[in-house]
Formats: sequence, C-alpha cells, structure tokens
Amino acid sequence: MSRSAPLGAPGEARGVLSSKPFRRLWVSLSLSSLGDWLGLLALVALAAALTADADPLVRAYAVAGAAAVKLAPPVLLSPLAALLADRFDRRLTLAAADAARALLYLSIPIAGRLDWLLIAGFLAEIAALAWTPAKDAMLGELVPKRKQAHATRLGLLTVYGAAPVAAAVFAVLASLSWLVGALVPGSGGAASADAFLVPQTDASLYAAGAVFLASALSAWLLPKPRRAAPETPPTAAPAGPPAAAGAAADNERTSPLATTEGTAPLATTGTTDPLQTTEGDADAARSNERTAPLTPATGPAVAADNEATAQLSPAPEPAAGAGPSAARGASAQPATGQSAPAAASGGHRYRPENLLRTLWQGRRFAGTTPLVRGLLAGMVSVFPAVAAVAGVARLHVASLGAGNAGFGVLFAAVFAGAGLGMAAGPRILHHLSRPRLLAVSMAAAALALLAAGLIPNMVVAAVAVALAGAAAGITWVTGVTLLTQELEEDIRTRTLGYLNAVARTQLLVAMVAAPLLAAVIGDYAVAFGELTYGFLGTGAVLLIAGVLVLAASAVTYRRVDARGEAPLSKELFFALRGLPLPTVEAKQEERSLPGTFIVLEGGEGAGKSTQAGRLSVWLRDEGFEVVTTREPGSTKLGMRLRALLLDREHTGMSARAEALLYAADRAEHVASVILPALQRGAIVISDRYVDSTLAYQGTGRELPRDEIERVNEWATEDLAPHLTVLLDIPPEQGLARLGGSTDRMEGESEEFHARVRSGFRELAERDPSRYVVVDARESAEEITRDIRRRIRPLLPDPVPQDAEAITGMMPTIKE
Ligand SMILES: Nc1ncnc2c1ncn2[C@@H]1O[C@H](COP(=O)(O)OP(=O)(O)O)[C@@H](O)[C@H]1O
Ligand SMILES: Cc1cn([C@H]2C[C@H](O)[C@@H](COP(=O)(O)OP(=O)(O)O)O2)c(=O)[nH]c1=O
Repeated sequence: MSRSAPLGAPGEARGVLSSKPFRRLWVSLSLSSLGDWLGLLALVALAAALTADADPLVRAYAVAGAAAVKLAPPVLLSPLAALLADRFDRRLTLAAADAARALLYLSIPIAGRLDWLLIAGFLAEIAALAWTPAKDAMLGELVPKRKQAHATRLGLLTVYGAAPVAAAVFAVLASLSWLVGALVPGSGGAASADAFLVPQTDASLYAAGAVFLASALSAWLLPKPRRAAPETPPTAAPAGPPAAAGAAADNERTSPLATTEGTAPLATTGTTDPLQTTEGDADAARSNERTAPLTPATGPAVAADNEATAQLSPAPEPAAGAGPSAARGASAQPATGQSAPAAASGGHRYRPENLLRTLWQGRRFAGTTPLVRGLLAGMVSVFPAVAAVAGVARLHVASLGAGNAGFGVLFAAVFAGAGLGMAAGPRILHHLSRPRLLAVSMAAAALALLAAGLIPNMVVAAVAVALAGAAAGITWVTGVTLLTQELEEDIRTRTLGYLNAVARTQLLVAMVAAPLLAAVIGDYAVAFGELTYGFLGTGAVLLIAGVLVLAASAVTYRRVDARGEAPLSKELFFALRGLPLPTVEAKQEERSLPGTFIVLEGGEGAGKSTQAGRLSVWLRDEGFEVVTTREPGSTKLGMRLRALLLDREHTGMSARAEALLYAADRAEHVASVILPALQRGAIVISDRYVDSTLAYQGTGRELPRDEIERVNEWATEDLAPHLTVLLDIPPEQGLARLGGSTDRMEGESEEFHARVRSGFRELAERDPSRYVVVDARESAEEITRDIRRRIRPLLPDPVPQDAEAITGMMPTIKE
C-alpha cells in the first residue's frame, strides 16, 4: 500500500486516461467543472455588477443570493437528487444536464436581470443534481475496478483543480473585455470602470455556456452503456465485496488531496448515513446509494471500499468557493458494471443523504475524547472562515478598486493556496508533531486573515488569502489524518460523515451571511492626523473570521497537545530548520556522555530507595559501573540544602523558594555527581530528579509547570534521564510504610500528596516512551523484575573492562 505517490501522479493519471471511454468522460468532467466554477464566479460578479449603484445592503443581498442559489440546492434538496438519480439513461442525463446548464447560463446575460440570474442559477443547480450521480455511475462503469480508486482521485483533482483555472479564465476574460471596452471609441472610456462590469461578467457567462455545450457534446459521444442484468448475484457483479485491489487502492495514501491513512483520498471513509452502511454487504455496494456531496467523483473508490460515501472531501475549500460540482449534494456511487437500464429498472436505489439526520445523530457520538473534540472544533472552525473569504471576495475587491479581474485573482489565490496546502500538508514541517501542526496551521490561517482584513490593498489581500487557503488546507489534511488514527473504524466513518455535514451547512451559512454582515458593518474612514485609514466592512468580516480562528486554534492547541514535553516554540524552531527535536540520547551523544541515566520517581514510601538498591546490585552483578544517588542531599552542599528543605522549622516556606532550593541542590548534584559519572560511561540511578519538582512544587504547590521546567533545564544543563520509573502508590499506603515521625514534606496534607501522585501520573502519560509506570503495591521482587525488563534494552553493550574496579568508588553520600 503505497503511501508516497502523490495524487494523480503522472503515472497514475496516465494509467487511467489510457482508457479511451474514461478519457472522454474525464474531458466532459473537466469541462463541466470548469463551467461550473466559471458560472459561480460570473453569477456572483454579475449580481454585484447589476447592483453597482444600489445601496450596499442591496448589493450584499444580491451577492449572497447568487452564492445561495449555487450552494443551497445540494444541501437542502438532496431528496430531489434521489428522485432524479439513476432514473434515465446516464449518458443522456449527462448530456441533457450539461445542455440545460449551457442554455441557462447563456440566457442570463441576454436577460440581464437580477431576478432571472437567481432563477437560472438555481435551475442550473437542479440540473446538476441529476448530473452528479449519473457521472459517478458512468465513472464506475467505464473504469476497470482496479483503476477505480485512481480514477476517483483524478476526478477529485479535476473538480477542485478546475477552480483556480476557472478563476484565472474569469480574470483574463474580465481584463480583456475591459481592454476592449476601453479601446472601442464611444463606449464610455476607461474612466468609468463600472460601465464595464456587466460586459465583463457577460463574457464569463458566455464562456461558461460554451464550456457546458462542449461538455454536453463530449458526454453525448460517450460509449453506449453495456447491458447488465439487474439481479446479477453479488459475487458475479464487478462491484461485489471489496476485492484486494479495491481495498488496497482504498488504503493508499497517494494523493496530495488525500487526507487519510487507510482511506482513499478525500473520501471513502465517510458515509452520509453511517447507520445504513452495511460493511461487506455486497448488495449495498451494488445498490449504489449514497450521496457524497463534497466529493464529486467518489463513486469507484467508494464501491471498492464497499462503503457508502465519500465524505472526506477537501470540504472547506471547494465549498468555500461555493464549489460547483464539489458542493453538489449527490454523488451516488456507481453500480459498477451495471447499466442504465438496470438502474432504471430498479437495480439501484439511490438513497439521498439526510443532512439533518446526520447532523443530529452525529452530536451523540462525535467528540468522544478531548482530543477528538479538539480536532473537530479545529477543523470545523476553518470552514466558515474560508467560506467567509469567498463570500466577501467580490465586494472586498470592489472596495479595493480592483474589479472583476481582482475577484478572479482572489478566488484563484485561495483555491491554489488550499490545493498546495493539502498537497504539502503531510510533508510540511514533518518534525513537528501533527497535533501541534494542526494548531499552528490554524493560527497561521488566522494571522493571514487578519492581515487581509487589516490592510486594504489588493496585492496584500491576494497573498494573504493564498496563505490562509494554504494553511486551511494543511489544517484539513492534518485533522483528517489525526482523526483517522484516533478513531476506530466504525466511529471514524460516522465522525467524518458528521464533520462533512457540519462543514457543508456552515459553508452555506457563512458564505451567504458574510456579505450581509459586511454591508451591515459598513465602510468608515478613520483619520489619524494627516492620514486616513479606510476601514472596510468586508475587511471587518475577514478580521472577525481571523479572530475566531485564532481563538479556535488556542482551544484546539490546549485540547490536542497531549505530549508537550518540549515547549511549542522550541519544537517549532527546530522543525522550521528541518530538524527533529533532539532526543535525550541525541543530546547526550552530542555531549559525548556514554553513560545511562535512570531515575526513580514516586511519592513517599513508594519504595524508590529499596528499588535503587536492588537495581544497583543487579547491574553491578552484570558488570556495570553503577552510581546510586538521590535528591535532595547527595553532595556536601546538597546535604545542607536538604536539611533546610525538610526541617519542620521551615514550614510555610514560599513555594518558589522551595522550588529554587531543590533546583540548587540538583544543579550541584548534576555538576558534581551525575555528569562526571555519565561521562565515564557509568549507569546512574537517581532516587528523584526534575519530575519530583514538577509533581511536588508544580502540581502539589501549584506553580506553573513551564516555569519550573525552564529553571530546571538551566540548572541541569538540559540533562534528562533516559528512563524514569514511576513507582505509583496511593499516598496513604506509602506514608503508612514509613511509619513514625515525618519530615516537613511528608507532613503535608492528604490532598497535597494526592495532587503529587496525579502530577506524576500526568507526567508519565505525557511522555510514555521515557516513562515506565509500576504498581508499587506489588512485592519488591516483582517490581524489580518489571523494571529490569525495561532497563535491559537501554544498557550499553560491551561491559567496560574496568567496570569492576570503578564500581563502588563513588559512594553515594547518605545521611
Ligand atoms: N514493594 C514493597 N512492598 C512493601 N513494602 C515495601 C516495598 N518496597 C519498599 N517497602 C518498604 O517501604 C518502606 C519505604 O521504602 P523506601 O524504599 O524507603 O521508599 P521511598 O524511598 O520511596 O520513600 C521501607 O520500609 C521498605 O522496606
Ligand atoms: C527532589 C525533590 C524532593 N521533594 C520532596 C519529596 C520528599 O518529600 C522530600 C525528599 O525527602 P526524602 O526523605 O528523600 O523522601 P523519599 O525518601 O520519599 O524520597 O523532598 C520535593 O518536594 N521536590 C523535589 O524536587
């Protein structure tokens, strides 16, 4: 199962496209996607142009309305898609739907009216509701099963890749018609730029119409479907239970848009209605029902996967762009090998996605753990932000004086950025832990949005929006990867379906609400002495989106960052230079410390000194030089500090003074005992180290963890143990073992000791690779056996020749 080949890798694409019928379908799909995106851009732009002189609020309504007619049908009318799907000959459906869209788009500039624009845009989407399932079914029919996953990926890439292309075409057409208008005498001249807004968008609508006509033609030229009996038994049907090839394809992670391990790219794990999915049910695969709204070409892979829907599309971007086919609510998977007649005669049932039900049911199971809740919150917050960008883009560029070409540029920037982000996501900063990358990419998207909102300049806006798109793409890819790793198969499918449903709903709301909000806020000129700052309503919307995503990134960071052994800034600093965070081993090797450092931690009476003694006997028997030591008080200075620290006279000592005294003891301990021993290659076993301060003074006395870490890093010259053994015991049992009189620390309250215990356990959970937790209530022998098992792999191989002689020459100073 390859993990490396990028999406639509040339070889993969060539492999699929070598099939002539598929090539024709692909041409049709490309043209249709191009027309779809072009249509969206043109509708929004024309809505703005037709209301150029109107009140800003009216203009915002027009823009929002144009977006709504494109986005709402797939979300709201999925039952209608069910009615239309697979009722008619698929080839005819494709050609007729494209021809209808062509005529509708051509009629819009001819009518030149806002009301017809909205009606025709809406009708075009209804045609698209029939087009998508027919296309998916055709895809399944035309492509051999083993290539279906590739075909799906290529299809996805084509649909989303068409967005920046369409935006570029739109920008070029707008510029050209502006130029023509400016050059043709008597047409108003370049001075009144607004006069050209309508003709500019008209050009794009004609282009969209022409592209759809071409798409209809190429669909019409597709080969006639084969006949197949509707009642073919599942085993005989090509779309039976997932064959090895299908499963393998499904598990590939070959696409830059691919988001999950173990799932086909962007899709295939999710199902819109998970409850109806029958894993391994051949009939389900055959009967080909499901919608994958954001995944236009999901069919084959889905069939291969024997799952229902491809929900895992790069939702935010395409739909943020109001994703034409992308956001369409129907992607019935193909009944591979089944023909249209079979479909029409009831061989397939196309069951629509019930968005509301998915949303409602999802609430019950999504977010079972803080990590998953954090991931979902993070991912869900970038959707509306990117949608808001798309929603205000046309009005924003108008305020920046950039017109339609600028709109095309902004749109292309956000999509190209998102595509690049998704492609680069799995590779980017690969030394940064993925949960941290998720939060960092969200913060980056937020900062880019803030820049776009604050600086009213077209170039800045284009760059910032591209960066925001890229960062959102990384967030998406990373989030899906983490969710996939985190969740069990069944819950994963439902969670991703839920995520997709939430995303789509949010996209619709955000893209429609954003321009309205911008209009309500309005534009202001703020004077600073001589200077005036033009505060734009559209900029304010971008600012709000940025602030919300920034807040969400902070929440996400807190929830998902479980293994924060190093501060984020440090890890980021290394990752940006392409370096991994140095491990204990690497750091010590760098300092030529051949020894091994083992620490025993735990509460009072846990048995640390007992185990330290037993381990050192064993290791000496094995022929190693062993230095057994403890904190506080293993040096001359340390003994005095220990006396100060544990004397009951000093009850009430300030927590910081206490932490510093322990750190001072440790600094002396490291410098005069531990480091020299490690330099000689000895095995050092210390009873307590930095984690005691983190548990006692950090969790126990409630001092900030990161501050204690910083002080101790300095005190110990960054020396960390190779392994820490936590002897875990309920405090009352440990204290009971000690009996008799207690020192200042032992005499602390029960709650204090309980906090210390939880502090230790939390530290062990954070860094499981460096910790071994042992139940200290077991017998001393059993505990020693457990610890020996963990220590053995750490031991240096050849026993130093002079080990025997040295052993025992470093007596640990005991009281
Ligand atoms: N696994 C064990 N089970 C029962 N008693 C133990 C165990 N380990 C140690 N002890 C006893 O508990 C007391 C405290 O042990 P010690 O090793 O000094 O703990 P610590 O160093 O963690 O304070 C000693 O009397 C010791 O004999
Ligand atoms: C090393 C260290 C110890 N302590 C406390 C824990 C113990 O109560 C005490 C050390 O006393 P000690 O008698 O060595 O305890 P134990 O035998 O349980 O190890 O100091 C801290 O509070 N912070 C620290 O950093």
